[in-house]
Amino acid sequence: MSNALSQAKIAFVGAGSMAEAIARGLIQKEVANPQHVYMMNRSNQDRLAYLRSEYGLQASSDPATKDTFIREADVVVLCMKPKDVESAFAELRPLLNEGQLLISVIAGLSIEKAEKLLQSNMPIVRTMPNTSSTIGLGATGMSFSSKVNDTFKQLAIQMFEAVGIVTIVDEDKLEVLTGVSGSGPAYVYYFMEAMIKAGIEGGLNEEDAKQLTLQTVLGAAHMVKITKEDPAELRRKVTSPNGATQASIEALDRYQFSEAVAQAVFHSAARAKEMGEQIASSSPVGKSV
Ligand SMILES: NC(=O)C1=CN([C@@H]2O[C@H](COP(=O)(O)OP(=O)(O)OC[C@H]3O[C@@H](n4cnc5c(N)ncnc54)[C@H](O)[C@@H]3O)[C@@H](O)[C@H]2O)C=CC1
Ligand SMILES: O=C(O)[C@@H]1CCC=N1
Repeated sequence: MSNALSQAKIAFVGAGSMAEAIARGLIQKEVANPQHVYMMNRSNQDRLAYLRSEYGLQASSDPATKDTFIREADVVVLCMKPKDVESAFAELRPLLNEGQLLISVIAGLSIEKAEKLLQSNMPIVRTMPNTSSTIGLGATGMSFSSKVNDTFKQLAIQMFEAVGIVTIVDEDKLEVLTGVSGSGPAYVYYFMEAMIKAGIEGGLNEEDAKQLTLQTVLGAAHMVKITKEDPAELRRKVTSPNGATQASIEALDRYQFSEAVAQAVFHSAARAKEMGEQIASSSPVGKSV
């Protein structure tokens, strides 16, 4: 560990699945020093005890300790649900300063609204990661406020590259990116659920149906990555003229498979935008985090 990130104090506000996924990657890849990783939540002590023992990080829900974590941090990562943003931001506002970097993973929350809620021009990085960050195979979209300097940009990129790939986009693309890669793992799991169910209905035992589905999805994803061929071309190679796959693709087309996936992406994007808009831009006064 010899870079800026290893020296940085990183405070995660919210100790749920996204916070754990990112912290785990940073610590396991030795990109961050666990002693400098602080995690806090509202009240779940069992969760904090697990995080402390699993990763050797510091975790607390005690108000005074949380205030200290936030004030001392170089990087503050916002990992609460959109519904908790207004109260959390009211609590955070007096504790933050413009020398810190703020990173948000909150779906739909625009940089402009975050600045209004915090009444601050501190540097803000808006991100949209996904849960595959847990195993280092995440895909994170990222946009920067005008106040983010090159050092902070590199710091944020390095943080999320520790848990997968990073794609920098204009902020107005982050909602559709949410539809593709933020929610995307759920579509793949849903597809797998359906394939396993159909295999069982057709007579396979459950274990075989699961293993065959898993290896098929894994193999197909690796084929795209390793051969660098277009998915459409790889699909054509599976599809013998008038063969079994042609019959199945025609069935998918009859059930409007492509349209269904497109609608999934667009509905996720629309809901992310709506959740962001539902966060009021003036912050109530709250209790300590
Ligand atoms: N789960 C996912 O696949 C993804 C989630 N996100 C975003 O990540 C954020 C968090 O999602 P999850 O980790 O799934 O949620 P979660 O429900 O697992 O965790 C939320 C955490 O926030 C804490 N919290 C709430 N208010 C707080 C406050 N005022 N102070 C301190 N802690 C507070 C809760 O105690 C909890 O630990 C959301 O905004 C979501 O939009 C982004 C990309 C993917
Ligand atoms: O469902 C959600 O709202 C979050 C954003 C993308 C994945 N999970």
